[in-house]
Amino acid sequence: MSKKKILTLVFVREAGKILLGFKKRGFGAGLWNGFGGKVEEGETILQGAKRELLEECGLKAHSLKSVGLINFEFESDPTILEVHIFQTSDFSGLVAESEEMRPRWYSEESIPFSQMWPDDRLWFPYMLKDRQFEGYFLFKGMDIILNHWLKEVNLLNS
Ligand SMILES: Nc1[nH]c(=O)nc2c1ncn2[C@H]1C[C@H](O)[C@@H](COP(=O)(O)OP(=O)(O)OP(=O)(O)O)O1
Repeated sequence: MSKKKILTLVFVREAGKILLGFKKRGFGAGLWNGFGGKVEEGETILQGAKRELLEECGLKAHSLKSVGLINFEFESDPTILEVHIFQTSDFSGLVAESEEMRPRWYSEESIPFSQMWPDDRLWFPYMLKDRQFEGYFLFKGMDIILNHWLKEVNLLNS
């Protein structure tokens, strides 16, 4: 039987730039990514997303927009990762490094895809154009995409 883990992923965007974090430990260590993690019991997905953003880079999001929903599966692992992706330009605070993440602003023209999860270069174009999407990726290890689909959709925004 497969089980699901609900995860969040948040991207902060401002004036043609996007804030990425270099993951220092845990799942996806050594890669640049958005901020996020597991949704805890008793919190909503949005609350989990805001909490992780604050914990990992010091910024407080006042609102978040849904951009994508991706299910990730790994060969020979029954757990499906359901990742809820958000973006925001509505935030306050100062960017700060955390134990888990080293944040850095990148121009949207120079996103370091070669040091990111390989699926990112396929769905970032939707997010950068403010389009919403849904997708599925089946991985072999952390480098090889065996199968995937992506489609533009309308997700509800809170
Ligand atoms: N293929 C993928 N592409 C991507 O862009 N982000 C992914 C991804 N697979 C997972 N993620 C994101 C979702 C989530 O924000 C993060 C993993 O969550 P966590 O940081 O909670 O993992 P950890 O195992 O480090 O958790 P803790 O042990 O609780 O620190 O990676």
